Amino acid sequence: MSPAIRIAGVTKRFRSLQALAGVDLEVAQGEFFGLLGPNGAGKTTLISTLAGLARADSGTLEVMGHDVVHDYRAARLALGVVPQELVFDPFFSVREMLRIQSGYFGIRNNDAWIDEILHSLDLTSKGDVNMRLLSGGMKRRALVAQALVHRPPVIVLDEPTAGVDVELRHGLWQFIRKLNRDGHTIVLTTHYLEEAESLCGRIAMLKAGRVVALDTTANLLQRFASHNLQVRLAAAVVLPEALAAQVVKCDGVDLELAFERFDDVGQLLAGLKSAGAEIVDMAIGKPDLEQVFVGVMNQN
Ligand SMILES: Nc1ncnc2c1ncn2[C@@H]1O[C@H](COP(=O)(O)OP(=O)(O)OP(=O)(O)O)[C@@H](O)[C@H]1O
Repeated sequence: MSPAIRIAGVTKRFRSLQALAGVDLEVAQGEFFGLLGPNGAGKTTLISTLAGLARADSGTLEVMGHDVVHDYRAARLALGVVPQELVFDPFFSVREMLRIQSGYFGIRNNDAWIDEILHSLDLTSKGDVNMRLLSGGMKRRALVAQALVHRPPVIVLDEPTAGVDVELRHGLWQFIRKLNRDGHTIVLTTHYLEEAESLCGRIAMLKAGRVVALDTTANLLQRFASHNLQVRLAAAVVLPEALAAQVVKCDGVDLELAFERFDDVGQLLAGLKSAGAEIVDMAIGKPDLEQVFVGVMNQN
């Protein structure tokens, strides 16, 4: 079985800026994959080369085994892209826009599927409304619908929840989870790391056009993140060296100390007490993807 996406040795330069500096990546069919990275890391550029909107300077990209340059039509048919920018033609209604998009892919009489997508995205009542009259979140959903008109096996979502309210975001994720359960491969870029953590089985982190981390979400959390004890002290104190080494964050009277096993918490508390610290508030933080992200980015 060919991978859903295969990217090998891809580079892309914009004048003096090396946007992609040799990216190798494979996403298996059926995965829910996260592509993370700070602003300007190259995520959108990579997606554009995959969708054939931009040409890589070197390297190869395939969607479902189809080369995006030599077998463009088949590769494009296998891919649905939800773009980051809310780009749409302001003259058409949602349904017209979806019919036109179907036509681009040579699909006629697509209304039954269009109705189904509109229903799933809670857009049925907006089908005949002009695109420019939709709210931002509705436009975003209409663009998700647009990416799905040709029933692509691989769906790439470039920051689909930017500017989307909480309720809508949850609805959107439910829908995308269902698509994944139904067998679609999902690639997601997002700056909401808790979103990536709960949705993605595997994650690649991109920095300055390179993949700097690639693993299952569980492994990344285990490798790079630790639990931490968060305490608020009545007053700042000087900690002994051994304890100070475990401090990962210090903001006046608010401290965060990393630990590996829950058994170690007793020792931390005893250490704080003997340093004369009076604890007024306390919580235990679980390892999260934000910690991993910051760790990976600082390491590279
Ligand atoms: N058409 C272009 N011309 C010149 N430079 C570009 C072009 N497109 C992207 N870049 C540059 O390439 C780099 C990668 O941009 P890209 O949009 O791929 O990053 P990103 O990871 O998607 O960032 P964000 O999280 O902000 O969306 C950036 O420095 C960007 O300014």
